[in-house]
Amino acid sequence: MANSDRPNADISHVYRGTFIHSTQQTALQILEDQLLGVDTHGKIAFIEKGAELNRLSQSFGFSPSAVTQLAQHEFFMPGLVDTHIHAPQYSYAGTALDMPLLQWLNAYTFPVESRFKDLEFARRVYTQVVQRTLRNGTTTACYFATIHTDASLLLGQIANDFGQRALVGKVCMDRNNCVKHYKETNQESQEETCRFIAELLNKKYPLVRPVVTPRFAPSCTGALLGQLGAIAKNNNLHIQSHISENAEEVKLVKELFPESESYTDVYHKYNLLTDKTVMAHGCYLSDAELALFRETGAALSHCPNSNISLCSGMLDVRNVLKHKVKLGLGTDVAGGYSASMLDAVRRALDTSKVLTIQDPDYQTLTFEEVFRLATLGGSHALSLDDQTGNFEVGKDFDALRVNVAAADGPIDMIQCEGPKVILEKFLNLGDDRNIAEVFVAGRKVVPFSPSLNIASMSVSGAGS
Ligand SMILES: O=c1[nH]c(=O)c2nc[nH]c2[nH]1
Ligand SMILES: [Zn+2]
Repeated sequence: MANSDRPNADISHVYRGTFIHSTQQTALQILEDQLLGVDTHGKIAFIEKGAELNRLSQSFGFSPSAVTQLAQHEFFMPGLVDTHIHAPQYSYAGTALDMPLLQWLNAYTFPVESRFKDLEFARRVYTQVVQRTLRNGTTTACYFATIHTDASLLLGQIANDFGQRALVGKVCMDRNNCVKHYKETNQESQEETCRFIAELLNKKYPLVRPVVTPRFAPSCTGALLGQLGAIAKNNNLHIQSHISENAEEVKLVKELFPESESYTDVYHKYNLLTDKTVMAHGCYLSDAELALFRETGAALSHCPNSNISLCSGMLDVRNVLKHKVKLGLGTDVAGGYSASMLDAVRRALDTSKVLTIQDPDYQTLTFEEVFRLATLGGSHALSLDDQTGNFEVGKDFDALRVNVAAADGPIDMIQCEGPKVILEKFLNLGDDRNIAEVFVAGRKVVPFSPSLNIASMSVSGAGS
């Protein structure tokens, strides 16, 4: 190796076995008998054929005997990226799925979210949601919190403590006619957003960032949307919100913002569509609106469990991809009842099949395409694809060590299968019992470190 190719960091771990990931060119790349080295900064230093062991060990200075060999039914895949999840709503996940969106928000969501003023309640729920999502392989999560700044900061702290990569948003809403005590004044929303951003950035958590979070157009005045657009721009921050989820909501936005050409135009007008924006849902976007997403670089988060559970609609993913709009998957807990991204993968495939039932010419998504949406697609949608999403040299090692044949797991391996079949079985049948280890930026975050003192964190709120 030439001097200029020499690594500039020491190797901390080397793994040998099957690696499965996506690239821009191919939805599924299966790399068998590979060596992947992780440096002391948690970055991928090399990924090369196993036959190169001697050369790699010499040039990177590690001992071949220190290589961790995966077992026959094991493989590594990139960590799952949840591009849209409401952390406080985890407290009622799996219930309250009997109403459409606007009624559901008033009956269940706003009353529950208003309880997050209570920091002990927030600590309990936020610890549980971070633990649950990590165990299910979510290495990156884009979270909505609530309007409460201190509880939102606590969510950032808990994600950092457990080692999850996270975008965290303090929710902004200065309009709420139904649950009157769950809203802010315009001034509070602006000031508290600025405090949230400043305090979270000041913590210097390596993997946790603030995201500007207008709840959705019906919860915000035009004045607030404009102020949030300016705050995001001045601080070069991510933005998240909801768009075109349900027909009644789209109609309401037309009434509230009569001067705008479309729902997308409302956000565009207030500078909320940027290449660091992710909008959940988009079931009813027109082609012209998708073109505006493409032009601005804004992304969509497809949340199929939520779309079905709240009877909202079905996203035509094929059309979104045709418009070259960045797209990831989201659980949208608790409109979506499952916090697992494996469920999001299955529901995305189901939804695509329903569209094919309705129109046999519709080109159903393949499991390979949905695998890409759940990993590289999500990282791209969150503009984090320079850091995570696949196993490219220089990216952080965010990975799941999957064992399809885990003892007492949900999958019976009847015969010896190749890696593509093993991946398909895991995506369709697997759960957290198959996820032996989870890594974020090279750090093993599952199983949880005993130093996290988890029992006391979730019961009485220790572990500041
Ligand atoms: O699925 C959703 N969950 C929410 O909490 C929400 N708020 C506005 N729009 C929303 N959609
Ligand atoms: Zn949502």
